[in-house]
Amino acid sequence: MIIQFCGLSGAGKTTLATGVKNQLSEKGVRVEIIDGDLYRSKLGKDLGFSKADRQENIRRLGFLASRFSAHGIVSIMSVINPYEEIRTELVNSYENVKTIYLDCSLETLFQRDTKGLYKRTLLPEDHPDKLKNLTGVNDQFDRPDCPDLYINTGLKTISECTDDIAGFVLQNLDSDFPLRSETMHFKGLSNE
Ligand SMILES: Nc1ncnc2c1ncn2[C@@H]1O[C@H](COP(=O)(O)OS(=O)(=O)O)[C@@H](OP(=O)(O)O)[C@H]1O
Ligand SMILES: Nc1ncnc2c1ncn2[C@@H]1O[C@H](COP(=O)(O)OP(=O)(O)O)[C@@H](O)[C@H]1O
Repeated sequence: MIIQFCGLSGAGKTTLATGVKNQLSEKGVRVEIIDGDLYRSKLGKDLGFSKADRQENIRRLGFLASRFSAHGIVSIMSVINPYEEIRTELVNSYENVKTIYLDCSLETLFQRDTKGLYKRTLLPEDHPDKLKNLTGVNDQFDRPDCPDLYINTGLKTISECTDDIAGFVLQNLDSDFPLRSETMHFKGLSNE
């Protein structure tokens, strides 16, 4: 299974991907988090934040996710993933791709601003640190029309969001999904 997150910077992608991975690992489900920040620094050093580069980034990470997924590893793409067109392309290219939209109001994101990116959009046009293409503020973000799961991280706690996503993954795993212990099978969890 491939979980493609989409959501603005600070919406909670890294936090929730990590929580979900921990929760699912306890149930024997193997998870790989394909985090935009990390994988860009390893596999996407040539890519910036133009539309073409963001599209290429998601295509590369989608392919990688499909390889993990083919080997029984739930791949969580923890990326902004701003374009409906590319999200749909992934859904049509690979098996069992689910889109999870992590929504959060800009007001809350400006308050969180853990990386200081949002305040840089408020600088004067000619300031050297001015950020002119932050997704959702002054760069394109297509809100998904009908995601498989919608979560508003400004209205729910981290724990509630983590439970919702982990529950969604478990519900959507194939009944013969391979668990880490060779003797365990997903069907075996159904009597919980
Ligand atoms: N202009 C601009 N817009 C958005 N994000 C920016 C930008 N510049 C740098 N960053 C940092 O890059 C991280 C997002 O990378 P992604 O690979 O997820 O982006 S994308 O899906 O290709 O659009 C993003 O990480 P998160 O904050 O975890 O979302 C930012 O730290
Ligand atoms: N419901 C929530 N879900 C996820 N993160 C939350 C939530 N509420 C508050 N936060 C906080 O918001 C921030 C999200 O940061 P991060 O996970 O790095 O986002 P992203 O990876 O989308 O940039 C963290 O400081 C986290 O503690």
